[in-house]
Amino acid sequence: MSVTLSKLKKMHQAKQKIVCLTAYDASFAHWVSAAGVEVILVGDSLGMVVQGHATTLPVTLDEMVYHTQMVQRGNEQAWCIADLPFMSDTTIEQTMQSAARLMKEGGANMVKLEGGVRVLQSVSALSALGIPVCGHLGLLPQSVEKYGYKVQGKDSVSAKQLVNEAVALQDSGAEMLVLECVPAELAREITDLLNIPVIGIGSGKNTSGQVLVLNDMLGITVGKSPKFSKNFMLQSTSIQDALAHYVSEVKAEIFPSDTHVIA
Ligand SMILES: Nc1nc(=O)c2c([nH]1)NC[C@@H]1CN(c3ccc(C(=O)N[C@@H](CCC(=O)O)C(=O)O)cc3)CN21
Ligand SMILES: CC(C)C(=O)C(=O)O
Ligand SMILES: [Mg+2]
Repeated sequence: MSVTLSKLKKMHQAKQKIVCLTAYDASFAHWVSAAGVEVILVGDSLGMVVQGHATTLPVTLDEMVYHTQMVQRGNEQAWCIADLPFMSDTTIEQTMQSAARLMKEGGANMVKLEGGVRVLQSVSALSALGIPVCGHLGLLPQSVEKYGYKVQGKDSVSAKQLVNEAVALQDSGAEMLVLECVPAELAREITDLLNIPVIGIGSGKNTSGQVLVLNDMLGITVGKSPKFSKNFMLQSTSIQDALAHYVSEVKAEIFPSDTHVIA
């Protein structure tokens, strides 16, 4: 039985933790799915951890389609989200065409796009077509050249703005939301306010679920992994064992602990 949007919404309502991981190819998608991970994200982070770029900006829509295809050949049960890459979502029309390719050619179940106010009309248009949309607020890696990698929503003005954007995304038809590097208390407030699942990364333990970059949790990221991540291989005897530990620690609210945050 494959994971559905209605199952994920029920888990959010029942406060059962949703486990999410990135994957970029068929073999890893197979083992991530076999571990019982509910959501696989084909993240544009592949530009950094697979392609070796310094940021996610060079990733193309063709490359996202290709990786989504590979992931969906290996994925047996997880809900699959594919990222719209940088500059593939600049107008409503372009966003529709890009999302169509990720769904039709890639076989994604849902598309994710970064931003708040900027993307509201596109979210409405996709939603009206029956395309499930995941929002992404907080640290926006596609805007790194402008803002850097920093915690967002630290002062009361930017916190209020984040809450407003989260509600606006939901009202525009978003069915899920990723919160990246947002203070834990703000992430809790947004999660409690929304009736769609909120998946956190570097945002504390009080979201509906957690996501990590697969390479970080397997300890194979070259150079520094973000401070909010955790290498599950250190307590494991195989990749499959590390995936099982990640699933059980998210479910039991052991991961993330208070140390898994960036300053
Ligand atoms: N390997 C990897 N893991 C990720 O979680 C990830 C990616 N890549 N690529 C896409 C985005 C970018 N993300 C990032 C990338 C870097 C930091 C980072 O460098 N954090 C520093 C503090 C930043 C600073 O102060 O300059 C840290 O201490 O963790 C955070 C999130 C999250 N995503
Ligand atoms: C870090 C997650 C949320 C992401 O967008 C990615 O992997 O590209
Ligand atoms: Mg991404």
